[in-house]
Amino acid sequence: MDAPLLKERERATFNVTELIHLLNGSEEETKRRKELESWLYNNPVFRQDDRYQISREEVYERGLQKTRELVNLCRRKNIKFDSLDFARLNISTLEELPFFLHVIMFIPTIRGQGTEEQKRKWLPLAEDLKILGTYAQTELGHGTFLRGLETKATYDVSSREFIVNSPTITSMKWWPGGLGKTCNYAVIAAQLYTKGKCYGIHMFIVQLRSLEDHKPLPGVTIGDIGNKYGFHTVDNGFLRLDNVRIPYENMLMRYAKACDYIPPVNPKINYGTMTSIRVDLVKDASVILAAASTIAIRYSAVRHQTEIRPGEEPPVLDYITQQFKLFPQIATAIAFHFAGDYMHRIYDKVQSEIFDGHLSAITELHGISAGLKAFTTDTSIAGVEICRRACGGHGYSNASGFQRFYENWLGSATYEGENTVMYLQAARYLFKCYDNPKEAPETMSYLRYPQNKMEWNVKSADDVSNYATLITAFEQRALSKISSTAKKLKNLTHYGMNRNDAWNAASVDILHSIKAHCHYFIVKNYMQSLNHLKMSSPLRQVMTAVALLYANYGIDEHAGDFLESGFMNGKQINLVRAKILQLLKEIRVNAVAIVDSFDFDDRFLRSALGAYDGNVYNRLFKWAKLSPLNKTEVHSSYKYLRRILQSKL
Ligand SMILES: CCCCCCCCCC/C=C\CCCC(=O)SCCNC(=O)CCNC(=O)[C@H](O)C(C)(C)COP(=O)(O)OP(=O)(O)OC[C@H]1O[C@@H](n2cnc3c(N)ncnc32)[C@H](O)[C@@H]1OP(=O)(O)O
Ligand SMILES: Cc1cc2nc3c(=O)[nH]c(=O)nc-3n(C[C@H](O)[C@H](O)[C@H](O)COP(=O)(O)OP(=O)(O)OC[C@H]3O[C@@H](n4cnc5c(N)ncnc54)[C@H](O)[C@@H]3O)c2cc1C
Repeated sequence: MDAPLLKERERATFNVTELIHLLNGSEEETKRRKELESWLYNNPVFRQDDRYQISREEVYERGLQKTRELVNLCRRKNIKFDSLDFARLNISTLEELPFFLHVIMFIPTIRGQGTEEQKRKWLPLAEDLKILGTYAQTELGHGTFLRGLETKATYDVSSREFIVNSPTITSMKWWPGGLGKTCNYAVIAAQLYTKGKCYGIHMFIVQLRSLEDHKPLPGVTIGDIGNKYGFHTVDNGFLRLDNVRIPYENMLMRYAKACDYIPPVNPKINYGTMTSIRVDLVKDASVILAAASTIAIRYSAVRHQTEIRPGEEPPVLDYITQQFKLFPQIATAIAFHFAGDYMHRIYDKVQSEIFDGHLSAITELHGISAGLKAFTTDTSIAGVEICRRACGGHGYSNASGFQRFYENWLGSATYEGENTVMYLQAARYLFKCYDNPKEAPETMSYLRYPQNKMEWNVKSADDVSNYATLITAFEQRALSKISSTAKKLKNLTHYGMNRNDAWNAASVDILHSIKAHCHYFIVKNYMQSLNHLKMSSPLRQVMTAVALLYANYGIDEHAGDFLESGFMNGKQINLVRAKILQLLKEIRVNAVAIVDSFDFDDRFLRSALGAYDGNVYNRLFKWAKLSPLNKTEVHSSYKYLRRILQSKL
């Protein structure tokens, strides 16, 4: 164990194990998670040490080998794909396996939108992996605008079949995970046509490849879309269908019927699978940022560089600027952990209502999940990059561990709903509630009360240590944004602009409003969650400091908003900044212990900089020696180098 990390751990003022159990939910949950991880990490198939020295094809092949291992493990241990245990195993692999979409979207779509008869037929095949499916919705020409999708499913009454067709090149399905080479089925989003009329997007089960030899079926043109930023293990694919016929029974009809068309009670119920992933992404954002913070904090405690006082080369974690970069990332990771818990609670509640036939809450769930998905993924993507940059040159090496998970996570600003579009969807719901405050859900209850101008009664740095005053600050900031934007929308329509054009004209203000609302929700949920949790006073002291840092840092980061709202003045902003410096100092002694409480196994982080023992330099050198270029002392390409050296300029 590197001496600096040992010393850091000895200085901690709280019990790390207590925080590990609190973040896991309980001691039993911690034990279960570690047991599941051990099953994976002790299996050499899940190795990653040569991850950046193999080709895309080898990466994909490894992905299938891991999938086989994971499936065999689940079968041996009787772990179901829709279980929390599987979700934990999946996160522990920390890379999307080729059959990933089968589990997170193909099966859930059938489960959520199939009739009882369709579920009886398809779910056993899918859960036993007799078929492997993906969720094929996005097309070359459309990903966001679902009503603009061009794939057609035309009902042929005479044969009781649907003819599924890609009429144009832009209608080709493009991006679905596992579509290129892995899956032999897909749930296809297509415009339903029956008796010459279009009834909008519905979901259809289509077989793509033979179950005998995996060759594409007649009318199916299919393949991999090529290399991308990340998701290298996943064969995101393209698919063109040339009048492929499928049985009538292959349209998922829990909520709509094709023959003598019966529409769903709420057409957006077809969008339900996407909502479930957006909910998961809020917690994923916490995990990713916690992992990045762990690497950066441990490295910063070991890395000694330059001098504060002559002759003393301190750990870079002693630099206030380094603390100002990294401690807010720890705080954000914990804030998003509690936001993820909230999202899952709300999702489970709405799902049970939907299964009882009450669909009214799906609009609220969409409004909340779309906003938090966008806010937490945007923030965590930026936070990972802050952590990487805080590690200097070695942060730029693949040995740092950052790239492996960052390259997948970058996509979260786009997949499952492009973030700007998601913000605007959430804002649509927010402004509806602003106009009808009595219909506002608990998360927007502050819209119910008359907007009275408030002054922030803050006179000293201690006043910015109060959860209630901080929550009020974020509430007033959001209200100020929302009410001024609502006024702008009203003026635009008052002077003759139609609602849609007015919405577009005000969309930058709308974006600021929904972001301020999301930020308020995260702060409030974070502090209320801590208030409800039982913990020892030493731990509460640490968790309070971290939560106060999250809120005060948020005010400093958006000081203009708080000043513009009239709720705060310049002097109070300076009190907030003084509070931040005081909190950085308070958190410094526990920084390493707090990231230890995220409890990442070294084999999850796979980082020479963030390993638990802090033995950075030996790990970096060992990793460098793995480079293929070092297989020989003189590389085989020397012949070209020699000509360069001998050539005359
Ligand atoms: C450590 C862990 C690391 C793990 C990291 C990796 C994790 C990886 C996970 C996933 C990875 C890859 C998988 C990616 C899969 C995909 O990307 S699948 C495709 C995703 N595509 C989208 O999200 C499309 C986005 N577009 C839309 O959803 C719709 O087009 C949009 C909502 C934007 C508009 O739909 P319209 O039909 O045009 O609706 P509008 O006219 O705008 O009206 C909106 C009304 O509809 C209600 N609505 C919309 N969506 C929903 C919904 N999902 N549920 C309920 N209600 C919805 C909305 O509230 C409006 O209602 P109102 O009219 O106001 O009452
Ligand atoms: C790694 C990865 C995996 C994926 N996996 C799948 C999958 O398994 N299945 C699947 O079906 N799809 C998948 N997708 C596709 C993904 O869902 C879409 O790319 C995503 O929904 C965004 O749609 P788009 O590409 O059409 O972006 P666009 O909507 O074309 O975005 C382009 C720009 O237009 C802006 N814009 C668009 N509409 C509006 C609006 N109304 N108002 C303001 N601005 C707007 C956006 O903000 C953005 O800046 C995946 C994508 C990635 C990157």
